Amino acid sequence: MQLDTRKLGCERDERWLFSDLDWHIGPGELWRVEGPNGSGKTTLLRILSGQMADYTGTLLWQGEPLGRCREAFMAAMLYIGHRPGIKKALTPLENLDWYQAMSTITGGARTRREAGLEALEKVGLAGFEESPVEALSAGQQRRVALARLALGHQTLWILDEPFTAIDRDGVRQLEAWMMGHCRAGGSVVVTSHHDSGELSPASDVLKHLRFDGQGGVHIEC
Ligand SMILES: Nc1ncnc2c1ncn2[C@@H]1O[C@H](COP(=O)(O)OP(=O)(O)OP(=O)(O)O)[C@@H](O)[C@H]1O
Repeated sequence: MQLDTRKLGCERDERWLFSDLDWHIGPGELWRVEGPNGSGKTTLLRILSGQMADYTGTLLWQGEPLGRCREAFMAAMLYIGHRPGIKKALTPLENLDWYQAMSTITGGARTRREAGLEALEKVGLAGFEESPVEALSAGQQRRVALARLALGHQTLWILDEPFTAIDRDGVRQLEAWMMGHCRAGGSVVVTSHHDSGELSPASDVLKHLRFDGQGGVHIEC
C-alpha cells in the first residue's frame, strides 16, 4: 500500500496551513501527526481520507491520482474522525452490522453478527452489545467506533484523536493494534494530543509529521 502527496497545500482564511507537502506513506509505517491547535492536522487527515477537495497539489494512491481510483482507495482506507460516526439510537451490535452492510465488508464464513460480537469483545464491550449506545459512557461510545478497526480489512487507517475519552488500558490496546497492523504491512496515520506513553518513541515503525503552527510541516523518519 502506498499513499503519496505531491506539493499538497491547503489555504484557510488567507493562511496556508501547509504547502508543497511531499509525503510518502508506505507499508509498515505508523505516522503520528503532531502540532498545536488549529495548525491543520484534522484538515490534512480529511484531505488524505478523500473527504475534502479544497486543496492544491495531488494525492496518489498506489501511484495513481486519487480521482482515478477513488473506489479502490475508499475500500482500502478506514477513517475514524473526531466525531465517532455512530448512531446513538442503535445498539453497538446494530451499529457494526450497519457499518458492515454499508462498507460491504465480508467476514468470510462468519456472519455479520458473529463478526460484530467478536469486534465488540476485542474492544472490551462484551455485555454491552445490545445496550443503546446513548446509554454508554463517552469512552464506551468511542470504543464502539474503534471496533471498526477489529472488523475490517482495510490496509490504511486514518485516525483523528482516537485516544479521546479512552482509559489507559484501552490506549495501550489501541497502540498495540496500530503497531500490529503496521507490522503486518498496513499503515496508520494518527493525530494525538497525548504527550507520550501510548506510542512508544522507541518503536521501529513510528514516524512523525510535525506542524510548527507557522505553515511549516516537518517530516521526521
Ligand atoms: N470548514 C472550515 N472552514 C474554514 N476554516 C476552517 C474549517 N475547518 C477548519 N478551519 C480552520 O483551519 C485551521 C486548521 O484547523 P484544523 O481543525 O485542521 O486544526 P487542528 O490542527 O486539527 O486543530 P486541533 O488540534 O485543535 O484539533 C483552523 O484555523 C480552523 O479555524
